[in-house]
Amino acid sequence: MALLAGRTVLLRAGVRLGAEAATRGGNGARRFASHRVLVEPDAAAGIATIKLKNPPVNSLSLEFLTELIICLEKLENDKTFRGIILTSDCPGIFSAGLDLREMCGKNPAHYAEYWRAVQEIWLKLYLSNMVLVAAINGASPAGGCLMALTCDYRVLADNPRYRIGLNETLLGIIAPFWFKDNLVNTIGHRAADRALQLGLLFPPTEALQVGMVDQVVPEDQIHSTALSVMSQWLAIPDHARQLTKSMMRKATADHLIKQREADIQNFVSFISKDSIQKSLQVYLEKLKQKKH
Ligand SMILES: CCCCCCCC/C=C\C/C=C/C(=O)SCCNC(=O)CCNC(=O)[C@H](O)C(C)(C)COP(=O)(O)OP(=O)(O)OC[C@H]1O[C@@H](n2cnc3c(N)ncnc32)[C@H](O)[C@@H]1OP(=O)(O)O
Repeated sequence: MALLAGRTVLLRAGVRLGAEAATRGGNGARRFASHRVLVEPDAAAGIATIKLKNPPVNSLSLEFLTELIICLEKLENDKTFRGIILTSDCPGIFSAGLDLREMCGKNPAHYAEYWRAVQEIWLKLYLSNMVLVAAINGASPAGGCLMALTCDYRVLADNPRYRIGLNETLLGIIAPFWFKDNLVNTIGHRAADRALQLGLLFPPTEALQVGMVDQVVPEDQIHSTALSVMSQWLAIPDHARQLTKSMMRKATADHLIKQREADIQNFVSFISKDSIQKSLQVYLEKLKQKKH
């Protein structure tokens, strides 16, 4: 049974187990898919490709996060797989980040439940024993960028519209300390300081320059590049790589784990403020009006 902080996520988030499909792929590997998380297993290679499919923009709603958490738990416990490629099934968008509708006009209990799920996905991805390669095939702001930052390697498709970064300040909110820690660990303190304060969204060339991504490739080569990176990482003995990964990441993860409940309370009181609600509503409204 999948647990989220000691509770049954299936019940809390109203996700029905029946929504999942479990079949066998051509190579005999178990293929499982939920509504919004597609898993393409390659058992022979020990790799599963996770495709995010929550159209139109892969915003991270509570239900979507819950499905993703369950999927990661299953893969982590399945010895067939040693690596995950994380990518998107939504054309042009990796993920629009946290779902703004989960943070607007709801009650404190909902905000707390949502934030616990956001913490959980970050911890699951950041501390995964598997090799995680992000094949970023679209725009990747805020929470979308964070998911990519948890991975061991990031490949970004070369398209100037595919900008990536933690743009929270542009919404009138702030990146939580653990988003910041993850970014600092990736691009260094000075670059993170500037990027976070200005809410910078980097196009591919700049993202590569600043170290936000490890490689930029033509869009049609993104999956093959991710596969070849993966085989390089999988050539390292698991125990040595996993212990090294843990040594590099444990302190950052522990920082959140030790303050998890306080972080939830901080989020709830911050997001419940009238001024923050107003900023988020204005931002959402601007997004909607962009089309007209
Ligand atoms: C004291 C300390 C306490 C600490 C407290 C910390 C608090 C910090 C809290 C949270 C951190 C937040 C993290 C986040 O991730 S916030 C989300 C940030 N995301 C964005 O800014 C991206 C916004 N979206 C876009 O820029 C674009 O949509 C796009 C580039 C991703 C895609 O562009 P395009 O293809 O042109 O699509 P549309 O813009 O037309 O969008 C389609 C549709 O989707 C809706 N939508 C877009 N993004 C979101 C979203 N993040 N959540 C919900 N809905 C979204 C958009 O409104 C359109 O809707 P429609 O008009 O109804 O069709």
